[in-house]
Amino acid sequence: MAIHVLIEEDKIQKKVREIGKNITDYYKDKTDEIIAVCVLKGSVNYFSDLVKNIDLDVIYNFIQVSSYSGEITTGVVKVKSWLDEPLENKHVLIVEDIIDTGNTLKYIIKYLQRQNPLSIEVTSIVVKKAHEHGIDVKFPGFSIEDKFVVGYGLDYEEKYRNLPYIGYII
Ligand SMILES: O=P(O)(O)OC[C@H]1O[C@H](OP(=O)(O)OP(=O)(O)O)[C@H](O)[C@@H]1O
Ligand SMILES: Nc1nc2[nH]cnc2c(=O)[nH]1
Repeated sequence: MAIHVLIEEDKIQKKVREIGKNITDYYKDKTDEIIAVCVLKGSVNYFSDLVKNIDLDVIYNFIQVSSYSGEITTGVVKVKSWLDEPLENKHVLIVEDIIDTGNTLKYIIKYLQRQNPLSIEVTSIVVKKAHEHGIDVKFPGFSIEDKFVVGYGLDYEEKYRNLPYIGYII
């Protein structure tokens, strides 16, 4: 299978540096520590690049949820693992690789809110334009058309996550 490159590696890295700076500027008057929640598996590449560009104390937390089978959402968010520490009185940043229908994030936000964090914000390196999900993505990366993309953490049947760029299968 061939991959058409949609967003090159250097563009991604430049964007990640910009987002890291925006995140630092946004929080620096509010707190010197944030809890960054990496949504596995897809966000692992973005998460590990992003945290290096945030000039605050970043406490790592990981959750694993999934809802896709191939290119199709099942509509059911399965939780494979969840947080290992309380969020009460913490500023929480959810780090996603992609927002498509918004189902995954809505689910995560609903359950994180129950732990009474001081705030919850969202960053995602890719946001699809197609859906009116109504989620406020405070730190967005690239806005893309409604195509199924792979690379930079994003998979098709568990493959292509390790590509350094984002593209689609042709
Ligand atoms: O906005 P949505 O339509 O809910 O889609 C977005 C979600 O889909 C992908 O996860 P997936 O279920 O494929 O699991 P993975 O991260 O392990 O690949 C991606 O990582 C997001 O979490
Ligand atoms: N790999 C991948 N996962 C997704 N989950 C929701 N949308 C997408 C997409 O376009 N690509």
